[in-house]
Amino acid sequence: MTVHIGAEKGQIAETVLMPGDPYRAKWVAETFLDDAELVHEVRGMFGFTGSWKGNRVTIQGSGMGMPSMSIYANELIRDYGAKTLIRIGSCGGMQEHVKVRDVIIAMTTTSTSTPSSTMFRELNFAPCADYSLLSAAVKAAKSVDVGVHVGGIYSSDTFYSERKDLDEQMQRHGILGVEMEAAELYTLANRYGVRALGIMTVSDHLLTGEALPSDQREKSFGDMVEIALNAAFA
Ligand SMILES: O=P(O)(O)O[C@H]1O[C@H](CO)[C@@H](O)[C@H]1O
Ligand SMILES: O=c1cc[nH]c(=O)[nH]1
Repeated sequence: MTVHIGAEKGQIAETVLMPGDPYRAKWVAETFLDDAELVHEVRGMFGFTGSWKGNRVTIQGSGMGMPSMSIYANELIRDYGAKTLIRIGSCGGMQEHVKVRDVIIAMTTTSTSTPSSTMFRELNFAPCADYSLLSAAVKAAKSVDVGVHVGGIYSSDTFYSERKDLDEQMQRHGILGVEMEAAELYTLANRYGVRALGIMTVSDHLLTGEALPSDQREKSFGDMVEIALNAAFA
């Protein structure tokens, strides 16, 4: 057990899917896993372990924002021995060709800061996805009937941004979508030599103002889950 994860060591699988929303974790576990078991619920940030096509997998909520993601990813990697961590999130679309409900597979992620920024000081570290997971996800996405985009995303510290100028710079530079956790997940995976990838469904759009309601963000993003599970065990 750790401070934030109440499971015993053997109850967490080496492969972990991480939605921000703990209720998306519950939906994914109940919808996609066989024999899903709630292995802890410290702070209501559910962790479920079960199997998918005979492969053991844990679904662990990360909470919102990089400080929260950092706590769960650190404990999963350093205390539970997680080797493959895939964020299954929602994000805001930032390009015209990226539509609501499309899926974004994040190759790299840009940020103004992560919990590791103070350590890097003047270094602009470039957090990048694990290539084996990235290429497996791109391949898996071909069997799913959804628009898929592969490229850079923006991991922001704010949901309600006061810096529209930054959003514009991201858009000018081809950034596909904005979310709030992947940069820290990639940075920790890069540091500890494990595999990480972020797969996000577009839940709203910065250019059009469209937005899906919370129940759909919780319970309807199955395409990205299919892609994530197939990539994890490719
Ligand atoms: O839907 P999740 O996975 O939480 O991801 C996105 O949604 C939250 C904001 O609503 C942030 O955590 C952001 O990254
Ligand atoms: O972090 C997020 C998630 C969804 N939509 C946004 O605009 N930002």
